[in-house]
Amino acid sequence: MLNIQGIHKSFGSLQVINNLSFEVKEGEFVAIIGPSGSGKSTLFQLIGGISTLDGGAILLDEEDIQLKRGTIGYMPQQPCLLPWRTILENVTIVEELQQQPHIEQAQAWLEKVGLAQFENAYPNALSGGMQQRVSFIRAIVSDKPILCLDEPFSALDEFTRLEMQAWLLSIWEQHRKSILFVTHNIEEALFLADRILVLTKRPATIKEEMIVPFERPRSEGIRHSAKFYALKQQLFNYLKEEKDDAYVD
Ligand SMILES: Nc1ncnc2c1ncn2[C@@H]1O[C@H](COP(=O)(O)OP(=O)(O)OP(=O)(O)O)[C@@H](O)[C@H]1O
Repeated sequence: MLNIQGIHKSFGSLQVINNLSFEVKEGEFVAIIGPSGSGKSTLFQLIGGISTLDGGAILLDEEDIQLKRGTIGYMPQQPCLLPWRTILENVTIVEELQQQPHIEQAQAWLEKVGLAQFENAYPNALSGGMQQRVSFIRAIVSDKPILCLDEPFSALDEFTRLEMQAWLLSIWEQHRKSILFVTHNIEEALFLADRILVLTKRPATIKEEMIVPFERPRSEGIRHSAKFYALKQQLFNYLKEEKDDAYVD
């Protein structure tokens, strides 16, 4: 479905991505982890068509989507809800920009995730976790073939973060949209993903790929299993090898 083929990106003399290739299959949940500054957000900007490639190609269903906007659903680190629009109006904004808002579908989603009574409220009436749910629903309702989630839970407190991970899984396991998920949190990647890609330090390329062996639907219990601890340690060691002493710019 999403096929990243040998892409390169530099900002002036700073080489950020070097010959990076991977794919995300239909219905797959892929997490990306890597050192700070290794180019994860840059990668999303390239996939989202708001930054130009220096080389390589990005294909979605075999179509080149370089510099093509609006082909992916995107959920940023902050919910980015417009404070002057109601929750329902925030959820439908992407489709509204494309002149085809599906109000009933948006309402059905808000109902499904227990936010129906807030559809006419404004974002400031909602907690951080609730705002992130709205942000995710907005990405789903935009009805794109793949969702790119850029550290969506990193600004939340630990308890809410764990709650949101379980919530995201319960929604995703029903619908299985392809997801590409960037996180700094090893445990989060292990709990959520089918496959984890570990990036090298900058310039980023794939250092390791881990197939996550836990069956679905996943329960909280796997976090306490010996296997989970062992894989967590393995990922930690990969990241440690890439630790930042190479960034001397
Ligand atoms: N528009 C830009 N112009 C110049 N340099 C940039 C630009 N965008 C990003 N960079 C640089 O590219 C490198 C990678 O940045 P990016 O934000 O993609 O990393 P990241 O892996 O997402 O970092 P973090 O994990 O800390 O969020 C950084 O050194 C950053 O300063």
